[in-house]
Amino acid sequence: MLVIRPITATDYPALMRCAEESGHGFTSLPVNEGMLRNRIAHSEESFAKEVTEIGTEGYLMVAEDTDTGEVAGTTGIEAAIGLDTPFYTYHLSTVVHASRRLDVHNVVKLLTFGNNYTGNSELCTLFLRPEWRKGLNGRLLSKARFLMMAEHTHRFSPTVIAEMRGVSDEDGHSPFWEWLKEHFFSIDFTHADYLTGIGAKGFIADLMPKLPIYVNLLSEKAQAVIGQVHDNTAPALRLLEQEGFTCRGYVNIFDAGPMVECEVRNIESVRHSLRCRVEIGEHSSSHDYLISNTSFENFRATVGKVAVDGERNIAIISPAMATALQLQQGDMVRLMGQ
Ligand SMILES: CC(C)(COP(=O)(O)OP(=O)(O)OC[C@H]1O[C@@H](n2cnc3c(N)ncnc32)[C@H](O)[C@@H]1OP(=O)(O)O)[C@@H](O)C(=O)NCCC(=O)NCCSC(=O)CCC(=O)O
Repeated sequence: MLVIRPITATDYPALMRCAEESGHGFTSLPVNEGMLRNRIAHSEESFAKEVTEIGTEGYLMVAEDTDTGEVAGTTGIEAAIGLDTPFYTYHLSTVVHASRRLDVHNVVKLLTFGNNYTGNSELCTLFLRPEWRKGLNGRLLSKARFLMMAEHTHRFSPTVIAEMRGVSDEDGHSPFWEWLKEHFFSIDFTHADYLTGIGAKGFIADLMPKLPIYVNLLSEKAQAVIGQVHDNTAPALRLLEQEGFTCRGYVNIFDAGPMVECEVRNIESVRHSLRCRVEIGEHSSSHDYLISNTSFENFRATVGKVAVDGERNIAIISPAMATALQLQQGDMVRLMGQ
């Protein structure tokens, strides 16, 4: 059974493996021991912390195969972005340059630099190792976070965003970055992405074009990838779109990948999740549910067969699932039909 749980220090080798496998452009998993160890330690502190005001907490989780102990992937949430280091975006907007006298009407797009997502929560670091990309595993990894947010609302901002990986090739060349690099920087995309991942973002403020950019002045290749995702990230975007996330014109400043957002209360899995009391026993239900316990520090989530009696608010789960989710008879769970 694949179970989502908070990351611990002993997961460092597995996290490094995910970082190595995730490849170029996966900013939040740089191949850097110090950075990954810090991220684990920060997550452990965040899970243990009593929160009265949302701050810089970062919650990182892993999916563990309970049969083998193998880590299949990672999934995370930042409680509030842009508080310690600025969180930059470009916003794609429309302006019209028109002259009735000359009968000219040009609709042009503009990219405007800003920090509009400051303070929002962010979904991040969604990575499932390729051999695990089957069945409901990807869904579990992405959506378990919504059960957590539904249950522990005070730890998250009312709006949550996700920064989707944009287009880059196997060698890490991003058409959008190539244009920026030519005109404003002289370092490679992979290096810039790495510096961002390790928090060394000062160069952005120093070098990034801050005045609005007319999109029609960019190279055609750069224009073509604005708001587009990397092929490997299409499933991640699809999972969020199913939950009601949309792009409102914000894109990543390096690879122009789309940012998507949703109010937490409007996320499908938040709106439709049920809270039930647990009965442990055998059952013959063939319905799959995404299900979590209601603990924060010892958060556990999985996907599997559950028998739900909606009228009595009872969820019957197998003893194996109860063990995996650290549940006793009579405990509460949160669950969502799949
Ligand atoms: C994202 C995951 C974890 C998803 O796992 P799986 O690939 O097993 O997912 P899946 O269940 O097969 O697919 C999920 C949904 O996407 C659909 N789908 C599959 N391939 C698609 C494609 N090419 N275009 C559009 N939709 C596609 C499936 O039909 C399914 O929708 P139906 O249910 O309708 O059938 C994985 O692909 C992965 O690790 N990708 C590489 C890492 C990555 O790029 N991560 C995102 C980085 S961006 C980030 O981390 C922020 C976002 C976030 O944290 O959520």
